[in-house]
Amino acid sequence: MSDTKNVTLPTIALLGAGSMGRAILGGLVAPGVTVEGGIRVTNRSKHRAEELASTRGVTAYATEEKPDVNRVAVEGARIVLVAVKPAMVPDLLREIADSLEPGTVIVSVAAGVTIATFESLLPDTVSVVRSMPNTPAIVGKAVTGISPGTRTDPDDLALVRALFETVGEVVEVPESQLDALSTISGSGPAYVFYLIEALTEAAVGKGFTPEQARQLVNGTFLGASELLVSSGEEPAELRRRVTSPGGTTERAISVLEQADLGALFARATDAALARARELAQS
Ligand SMILES: NC(=O)C1=CN([C@@H]2O[C@H](COP(=O)(O)OP(=O)(O)OC[C@H]3O[C@@H](n4cnc5c(N)ncnc54)[C@H](OP(=O)(O)O)[C@@H]3O)[C@@H](O)[C@H]2O)C=CC1
Ligand SMILES: O=C(O)[C@@H]1CCC=N1
Repeated sequence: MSDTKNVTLPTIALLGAGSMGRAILGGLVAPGVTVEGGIRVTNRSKHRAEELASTRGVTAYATEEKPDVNRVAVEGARIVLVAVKPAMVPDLLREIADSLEPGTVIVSVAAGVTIATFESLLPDTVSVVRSMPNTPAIVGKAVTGISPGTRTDPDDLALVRALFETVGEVVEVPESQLDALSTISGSGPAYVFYLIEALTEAAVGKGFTPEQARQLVNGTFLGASELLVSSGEEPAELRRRVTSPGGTTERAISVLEQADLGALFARATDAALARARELAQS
């Protein structure tokens, strides 16, 4: 997990234990992190709730077993982490609004749902922080964007920063930039995995076994990432050092340049941004 340790956080309710909720939970139950008053987790399915209670040592509730568990979970919690699908957020907020203690910090990870939507559905005694983590949280390597709401004081924001630092790095941006951040680092792991899939397919197409292809491609991505971070060099310079003049890499890169990978990423991230704006309207 992340190197940031010896953190003490107040009581947390995590509503929604899917991919993202569980990734964050991993940081909260890691050694060195103390959650005073404990962690309450809610999920729809009973099966998942039982699994979390036994493997993560949290108090877990299932809505399919008892419909009012979100209200039960938020009572007395200082931090409420909302990690359900964006479309479910308004109903969930209406459900918990009357059970929140004054001073609670509501932390949203929901893509596209604005702070204004949260604040309009919640009492003005609570503060809202919007965030955008990513799934490398599972290995303590997340990059999480956070944005304060209109009622967020510096202590609230510091608390949310400490929470997300249990799973990686934190970047503070104004909310106006959070959807754009989401198209880069929120969705980014999917782009990287897609590139890995494509290069692995090319390797298999050249006669390597799937196992050999995995070793070649995964090792190359990991090695290149570590080289980038540890050298402190620009990626363009590191690329230049691989690309011998008149050599083989130069030919490959020229094919990628003809396809205009940069323009393709600009279009892909524009499409993600448009979708975030649709989610904000729905
Ligand atoms: N996945 C990612 O990389 C990222 C996701 N996000 C955001 O995280 C949020 C969750 O996404 P993700 O984890 O991918 O989605 P998932 O579908 O994996 O998780 C949603 C979870 O919410 C549970 N749930 C459904 N209804 C309720 C309810 N009434 N009360 C409590 N829990 C409920 C679901 O339970 P069950 O499975 O039993 O139906 C499920 O475990 C979204 O808002 C998304 O925008 C943000 C950043 C990155
Ligand atoms: O795809 C999504 O909507 C979420 C937000 C960023 C990553 N996953």
